[in-house]
Amino acid sequence: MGSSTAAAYANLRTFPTRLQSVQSSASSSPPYLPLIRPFVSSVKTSLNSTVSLTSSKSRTCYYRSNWKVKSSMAEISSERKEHKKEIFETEEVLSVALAKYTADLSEKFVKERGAFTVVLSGGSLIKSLRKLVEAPYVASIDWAKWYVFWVDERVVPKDHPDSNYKLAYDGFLSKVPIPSGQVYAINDSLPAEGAADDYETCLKHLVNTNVLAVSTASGFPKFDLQLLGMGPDGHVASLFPGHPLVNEKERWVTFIKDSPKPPPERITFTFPVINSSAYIALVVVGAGKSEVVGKALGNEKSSNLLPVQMVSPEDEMIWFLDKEAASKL
Ligand SMILES: O=C1O[C@H](COP(=O)(O)O)[C@@H](O)[C@H](O)[C@H]1O
Repeated sequence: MGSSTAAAYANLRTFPTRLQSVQSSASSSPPYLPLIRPFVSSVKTSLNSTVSLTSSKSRTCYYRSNWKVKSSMAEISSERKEHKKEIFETEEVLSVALAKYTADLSEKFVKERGAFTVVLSGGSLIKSLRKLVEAPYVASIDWAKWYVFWVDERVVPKDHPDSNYKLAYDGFLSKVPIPSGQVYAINDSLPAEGAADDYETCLKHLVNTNVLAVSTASGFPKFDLQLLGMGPDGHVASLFPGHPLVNEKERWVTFIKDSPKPPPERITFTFPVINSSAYIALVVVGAGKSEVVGKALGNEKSSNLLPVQMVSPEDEMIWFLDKEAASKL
């Protein structure tokens, strides 16, 4: 790692601060002022305008207290809804459409509630987000209203090549001016169980402070948009086919120590949290995933659903597929 990169990952941990509630409508003042002011630098965009960039600091979730939040045991409906499916000629065209979709939802939620809560996965998704950091979106999106989370994370240091945070930071977050206090990385100093508990407590705190909405149907947190990928085995987040974690009904965030895909130790959102989301974009590209896309979206009935077939958000789900990934449909 070069010295500038090493510096970028240094001092990633910030102390949790009391968050003000997010305004229910857009207002002239920011919904909350991070106590730790992000270090701001600037960069010329392709539009030749100047945007500010936050430093590499993220807010690390390491909350230990018992925040009072109604824990819901709500049963999640297993009924499968019809999901939209968009097939693009190339991954390049897909990435343009994904940027527009994300920017439109950002505008909608910022107008409606003064904030946009976005969940990222790791893997190939991050590359497909590259158009968001280009014109026109890099300048038009209200990045100050974004709150960023991870659907799953590997239990490794944030500067480790396997870290989903590092992947997102390098490919996306370092290029847009989201306040560093609104980027919720896991506490990488804890073992898997502790990191999952800590992330869940952090989410509960954000529900209590109205940063995160709650689903009235399920009682679980309702993120505005989850941007998910899918593995060639049909896994989403770190929820793998045949693993008992796919049936978790009560926890918001859980951990796995025997992930079939390395690294073995990870934390992950559970299905009740994934499916309480308002919108989900499921982004799948490449011929290597065509088999499982064919199975997941095909007509064959099976009692053993793949994890990807269990994804069903409250408002809308769209499959973003390139032609190769859709070739077996
Ligand atoms: O391990 C993981 O894999 C999935 C899929 O990754 P991809 O590179 O095949 O797209 C990813 O969505 C998840 O976040 C990650 O931890």
